[in-house]
Amino acid sequence: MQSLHTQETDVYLAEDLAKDLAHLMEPYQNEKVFVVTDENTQKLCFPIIEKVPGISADRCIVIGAGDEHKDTASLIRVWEALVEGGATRHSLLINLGGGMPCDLGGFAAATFKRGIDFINIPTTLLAQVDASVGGKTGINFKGYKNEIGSFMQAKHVLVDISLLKSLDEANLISGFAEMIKHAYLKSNEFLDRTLAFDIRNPDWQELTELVAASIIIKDDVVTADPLEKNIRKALNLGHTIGHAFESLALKRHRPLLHGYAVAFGMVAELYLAHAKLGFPMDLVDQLSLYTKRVYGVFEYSAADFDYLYETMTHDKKNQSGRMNFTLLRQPGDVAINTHCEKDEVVAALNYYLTSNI
Ligand SMILES: NC(=O)c1ccc[n+]([C@@H]2O[C@H](COP(=O)([O-])OP(=O)(O)OC[C@H]3O[C@@H](n4cnc5c(N)ncnc54)[C@H](O)[C@@H]3O)[C@@H](O)[C@H]2O)c1
Ligand SMILES: O=C(O)C(=O)C[C@@H](O)[C@H](O)[C@H](O)COP(=O)(O)O
Ligand SMILES: [Zn+2]
Repeated sequence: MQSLHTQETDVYLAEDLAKDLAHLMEPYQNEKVFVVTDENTQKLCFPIIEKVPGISADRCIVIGAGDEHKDTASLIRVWEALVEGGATRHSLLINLGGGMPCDLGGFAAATFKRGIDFINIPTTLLAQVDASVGGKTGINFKGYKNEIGSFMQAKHVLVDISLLKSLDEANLISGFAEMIKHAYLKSNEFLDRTLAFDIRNPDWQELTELVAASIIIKDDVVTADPLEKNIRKALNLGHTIGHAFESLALKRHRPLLHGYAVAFGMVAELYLAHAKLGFPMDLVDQLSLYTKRVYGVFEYSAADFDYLYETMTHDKKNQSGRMNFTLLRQPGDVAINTHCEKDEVVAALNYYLTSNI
């Protein structure tokens, strides 16, 4: 396996997943090891690691697939399996799945006996470049995204690009949105390279290089501010509005993939960046056209504005009653804690609507 020499989170690119995992599990050879999967990754991914010494199907905890299962019921299921399986503070939990099992399993590990070690083996593009790195764990609650959770770094993250070969196109495209987000934080040059990449017909060697670069961009930010007191808010670009879109979709019982919500949210928030900070309007329109082509359109109306805005008031970046956005002056020049009033947010929601007619 190849270390990415990340700092806050220890991330490796796997060369032989089972062999590399066995190496990372050596310190736990006398301890019980549990695996969290969802229904799909149990079938598709668990067989790859099942024969690793210390892994047992009896200690594979399966939760429902999809964000609607990132909830207290799934969390209790994991806690109960750890208790009934005789887990101790020295046990190991392995999260084998996308961002949802990584977030939920990570939170279960962070809270069981006040914290046990966990290893993330991300199986979606979104989890490989974002969710498995940085230590944000948690669940959705009362319709709000990641309302309950904690910061706890995975002991290790093992990224195996070949796991993406079974991922459907929609989820590959979803994960690419977080890579686009990281590119906006990096530079014009890296943004141009990322937007030029054809995620619907990927060159796997280049995708591997872009994944590694994306992970390092995120880890650099997390290393500077692990608990999101300031600059880590940069990683939340597109998420104030994106999470509101995600909550609206969940409320409609038509869940929106996280990356799609972030892509749509970035269009609206780059409009805010233009209005507030002079971010170039031609770059706003560029992303609007790109997302329409690759992600489609998120449908809502002015009748949804109050619900969307109320959801945004729960965003964790807000402080002292002020709604704080992460915006950009230019690609690579981030402006965190930019306060926006309701009428400015409504103008951004209107821009998204009218730009997609
Ligand atoms: N903690 C963080 O820093 C962070 C960052 C970004 C997103 N997130 C969270 O991550 C979640 C989204 O993650 P996601 O997009 O990976 O969703 P997900 O974990 O729900 O996976 C998406 C779908 O792909 C399936 N799947 C997973 N791996 C597969 C594979 N290898 N082959 C075939 N199918 C596979 C899953 O079963 C699921 O149906 C959201 O809850 C979001 O809030 C967290
Ligand atoms: O790691 C971070 O910090 C992020 O903001 C990464 C986001 O892509 C991710 O969706 C995160 O879960 C959002 O965090 P939240 O604090 O807005 O719930
Ligand atoms: Zn995200």
